[in-house]
Amino acid sequence: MSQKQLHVAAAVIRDKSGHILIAQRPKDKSHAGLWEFPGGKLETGETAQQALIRELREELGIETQTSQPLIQIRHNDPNAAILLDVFEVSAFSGTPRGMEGQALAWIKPAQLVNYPMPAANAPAVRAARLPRQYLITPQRLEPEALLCGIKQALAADCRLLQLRAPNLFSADYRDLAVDVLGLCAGKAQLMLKGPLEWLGDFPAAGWHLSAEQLRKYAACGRPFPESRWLAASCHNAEELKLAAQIGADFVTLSPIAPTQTHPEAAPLGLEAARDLIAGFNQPVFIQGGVTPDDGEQAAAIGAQGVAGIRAFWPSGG
Ligand SMILES: Nc1nc2c([nH]c(=O)n2[C@H]2C[C@H](O)[C@@H](COP(=O)(O)OP(=O)(O)OP(=O)(O)O)O2)c(=O)[nH]1
Ligand SMILES: [Mg+2]
Repeated sequence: MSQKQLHVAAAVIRDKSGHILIAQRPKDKSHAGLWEFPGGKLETGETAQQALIRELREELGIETQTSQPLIQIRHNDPNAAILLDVFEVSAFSGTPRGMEGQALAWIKPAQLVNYPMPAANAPAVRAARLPRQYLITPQRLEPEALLCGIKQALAADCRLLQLRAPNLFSADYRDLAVDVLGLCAGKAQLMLKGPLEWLGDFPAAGWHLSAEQLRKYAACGRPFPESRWLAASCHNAEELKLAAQIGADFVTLSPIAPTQTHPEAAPLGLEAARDLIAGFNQPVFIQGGVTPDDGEQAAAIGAQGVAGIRAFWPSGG
């Protein structure tokens, strides 16, 4: 028997305080008792977005007003090959109710990991917990200027930050990392970049692997548990494959367009980026020649959002 192909639309619905709505799958359905993002299978002739609107009306009694693509996940279940098409719903009318008797819960994004979900959902949970922008610190700034810019960025609601300072000596970078971790506490997730030997010294930080580190360590698998964020810099299909192998939670994909800092690197362009993202199951930030204004375009090609240095830095880097 050939395997069933299921295309499913599901919603990460956020309220004004940033809580996310999840539902418990009823007893009579597959994956009974597990929690899910509300949604369901596309009907013949429907687009994913049309199915989303219909499902949220049927299952929750709400009218969707604003939805944006968040992530597409391809997952092979024992019974079906699923394409889970996840959207973010930030505006709706009505009050969600369990129209099919299902239990509902509004939870903080960080609590998502405490609710058992179908295996296909893991990348969607990561996507729901991540913001749409990833700020990377500019090169050649002294620690004082970096701290000043980081404070401004945090005040402007930066929630994901990579401390990249290749100009600093190791000891200076490590001192700075301690200070930046203090600034970020309770506000933003800090990603550090450096030798894996330092991992144990910064347990509160995530780690961003260079493509070179990815090549070196991919075969060893994930260097630390799921409780810490692991990211990697990717530039092509081969590196994305290594990122999947090492178990990266998210990646940057670059360069999308020509940049001032790397004029020699051949840009991917949006079309090629779209194809690469379609073949990768975790959140992708597009980087290189993109600006904070390109968020919608990023979502349209399946990316989580945009990452960058100069165009994202408060004082222009
Ligand atoms: N809605 C939803 N479905 C998910 C998620 N994760 C996941 O693996 N799935 C799978 C479970 C099911 O195989 C399929 C969705 O099926 P469904 O039972 O919700 O479909 P439906 O709402 O159209 O319900 P029905 O009319 O078939 O009863 O996708 C998720 O987060 N949300
Ligand atoms: Mg459903």
